[in-house]
Amino acid sequence: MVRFSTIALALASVLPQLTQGAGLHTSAVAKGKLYFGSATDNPELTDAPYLTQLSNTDDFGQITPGNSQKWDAIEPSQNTFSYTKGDVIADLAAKNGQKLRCHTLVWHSQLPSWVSSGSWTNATLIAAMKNHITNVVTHYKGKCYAWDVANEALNEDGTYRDSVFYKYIGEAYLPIAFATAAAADPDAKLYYNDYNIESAGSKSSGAQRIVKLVQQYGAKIDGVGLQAHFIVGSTPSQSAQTSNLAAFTALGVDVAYTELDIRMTLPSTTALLTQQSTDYKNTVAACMANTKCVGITIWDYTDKYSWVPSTFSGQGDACPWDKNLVKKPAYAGILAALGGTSSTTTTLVTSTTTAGSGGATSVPLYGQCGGSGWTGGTTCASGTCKPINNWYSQCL
Ligand SMILES: O[C@@H]1[C@@H](O)[C@H](O[C@@H]2CO[C@@H](O[C@@H]3CO[C@@H](O[C@@H]4CO[C@@H](O)[C@H](O)[C@H]4O)[C@H](O)[C@H]3O)[C@H](O)[C@H]2O)OC[C@H]1O
Repeated sequence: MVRFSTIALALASVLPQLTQGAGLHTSAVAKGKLYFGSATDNPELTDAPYLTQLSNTDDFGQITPGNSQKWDAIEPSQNTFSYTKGDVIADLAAKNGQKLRCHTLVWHSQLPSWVSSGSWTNATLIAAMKNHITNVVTHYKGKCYAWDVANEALNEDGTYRDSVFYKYIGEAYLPIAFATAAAADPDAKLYYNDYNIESAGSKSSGAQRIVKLVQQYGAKIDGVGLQAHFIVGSTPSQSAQTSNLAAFTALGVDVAYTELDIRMTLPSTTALLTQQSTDYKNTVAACMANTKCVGITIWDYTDKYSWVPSTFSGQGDACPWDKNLVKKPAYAGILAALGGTSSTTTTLVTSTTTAGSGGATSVPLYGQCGGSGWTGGTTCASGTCKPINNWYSQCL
C-alpha cells in the first residue's frame, strides 16, 4: 500500500485576476464629477502603506482632515491659533494635487471649553465666532476647495440644535458665519453639512430652510454636504436619495456626499458585505444622477482607521477597504456606479494545494488573506481563509 505524507504543492493555475482599471476618482471625473475623496487624520499618516493608497490620485482626488481643523484643534484657548496639524494635511493635499475639503468652522461638538462653557453675551460670542472664522479661513485662503462652515445645526425634527451659538446668537449665527467665511476667502465653496438629511423628512427640510435663511440674509452659500453615515441594509434607496438631492439643488446650491460610510453590526458576513456593496452603489448612483452633486468623500477609506468602532459599540467594517487595506466588494459597487469597469486579465496565480490523507484544499488567491495587496497568502492570524466572491478571499 502506498502511503502519502502531507505535502504542499505549489501549482500554477490560470485564473482571472482583477487588475487596476480606472480608479474611483478617475472614473468620477470621467463622468463629470469634480472628485472622489477620503477623510484622513494626522496619526494615520505615519502608516506608509496607508499613506501610499491615500495619495493614489487614481482613487482619491480630494481629502478632508477628520479632526485637525476643528475648533478645539485650532483655537484651544481664545485667540491662540495652532495650525500645525491642519497644515500637514493641507500640505499633503497640495503635494498630491488633491482638492482639500476643509472641515469645520462652527460645530457644537469638539469645541474647547472656553467656547462651550464660556459666559457670553450675544455681542461677545458673535465677535469670538467671527474672529475664529476670519483667522482660520484666512490662514487656509486659496487652499480649501470648500469649507464646511456650519456643521450639524439641526435636531432630528428639523428644529435648531440648542448649541452655544444658537443659545446666544439665535439662527442669525448661520448667515453671520457664512458671510464671515466669504469675506475671508471669496473663492472657497461654502457648505452647510449635516447627517440624516439624505432622504426627505423634517431634518432635510430643516437644512433646506437653512439654505434659504442664508440666502435671504444676502450671504453666500454654495452647497449642502450630506454626511451619509449609513447602516448596511438601512441606507435610503437610490430614488429616495435622488429626489432629496434634487430638493436641495432646486435651491440653487451644489450638493456633495461628504462623510460617506456604511457600518454593520460585527462580525461581517458575506451577505453583509454584499449588501454593503449595493448600499454604496445606490448612494454613489444618486450623486451621479444629479449634475450639481459635485463629489463624494468617504469618511476614511479603510476599516483600520474608521471612526465607527469607537463611536458605535459593536459596529464597524464601514469602509470600502478592509483593515489590511484590501478592497472589499464595496469598492466594486462604488466603481460600478461611477461607470468604471474592473478589467480582468488572465494571469498566472500560484495556488497552494495540500495533498494527504485528508484530501486536497485550495483557496483562490485573487485577493489576499494574510498578506497585503493582491498577492497575499492563505495564512490567517485568526479564522480561515475563505473565498468571498470571484475577486478575493478573506480571513473569516
Ligand atoms: O476621529 C473622529 C472623527 O472622525 C469624527 O468626525 C466626525 C464624524 O461625523 C460627523 O459627526 C457625527 C455624525 O454622526 C453622528 O451620529 C449619527 C447619529 O444618528 C445616526 O442615525 C447616524 O447614522 C449617525 O452618524 C455623530 O453624533 C456625529 O458626531 C462629523 O461631521 C465629523 O467631524 O469626530 C470624532 C472624532 O473622534
